[in-house]
Amino acid sequence: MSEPVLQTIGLKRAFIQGGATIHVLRGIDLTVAPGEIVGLLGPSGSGKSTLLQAVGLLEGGFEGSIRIAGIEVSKLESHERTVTRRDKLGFVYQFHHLLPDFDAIENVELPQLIQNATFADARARSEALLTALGLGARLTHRPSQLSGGEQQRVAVARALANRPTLVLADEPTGNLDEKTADVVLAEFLRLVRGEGAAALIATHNERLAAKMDRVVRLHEGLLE
Ligand SMILES: Nc1ncnc2c1ncn2[C@@H]1O[C@H](COP(=O)(O)OP(=O)(O)OP(=O)(O)O)[C@@H](O)[C@H]1O
Repeated sequence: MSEPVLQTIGLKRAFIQGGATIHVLRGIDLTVAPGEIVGLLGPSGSGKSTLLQAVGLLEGGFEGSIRIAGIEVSKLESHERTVTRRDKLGFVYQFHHLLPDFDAIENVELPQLIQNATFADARARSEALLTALGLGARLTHRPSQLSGGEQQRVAVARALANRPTLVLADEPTGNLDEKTADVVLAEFLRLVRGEGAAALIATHNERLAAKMDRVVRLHEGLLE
């Protein structure tokens, strides 16, 4: 069997608030296989974002083991953690977080240029990704000149720009109306599958989760 792209063992995270300790993650064992798309379901406040932040190497303070593409993350120095995040992971959030002064294609090029791609390669890949998402005629639009659905498509293209092994998405269509959410999610999943990436996608929407390969549910700090 090929190595999982993500494996957590006994992952725990607690927050201290007002003198009380809130145990948000109480021992998460989660494995995602290469190319697998996993829906992370759970009601508001169940810890979906907390789990994605830990796995995305964005937050410390957790206990337990996280392996990304076989690399034990807790043993990494801060710089190696940054490199792992940059090379292996892609992120999509509920709000697009695109750079407002850059147009669509530049927003997708930037992570590639940071990773030392040539300008020509970054441009070609960005154009291909945006075109695959139906934005071939929107390449030089700035985020403010795009609809909400188009902005999220650019964010999806940016997340895939550096060919991540694993895409982490936190309510990626949570800010869109139902119809647009369905279309953007379908395109997102098609692109992730086409690229052969795996994905862990948090949502509280059962209907959207049903489109994924597998669903795991967060309940009282554990996966059901
Ligand atoms: N930095 C923090 N300090 C204290 N408590 C926190 C912190 N971050 C998260 N929490 C608490 O952890 C719990 C889980 O939050 P989290 O944002 O992970 O849930 P979620 O499932 O993603 O919710 P939503 O669907 O509403 O985004 C909540 O009770 C929240 O108040």
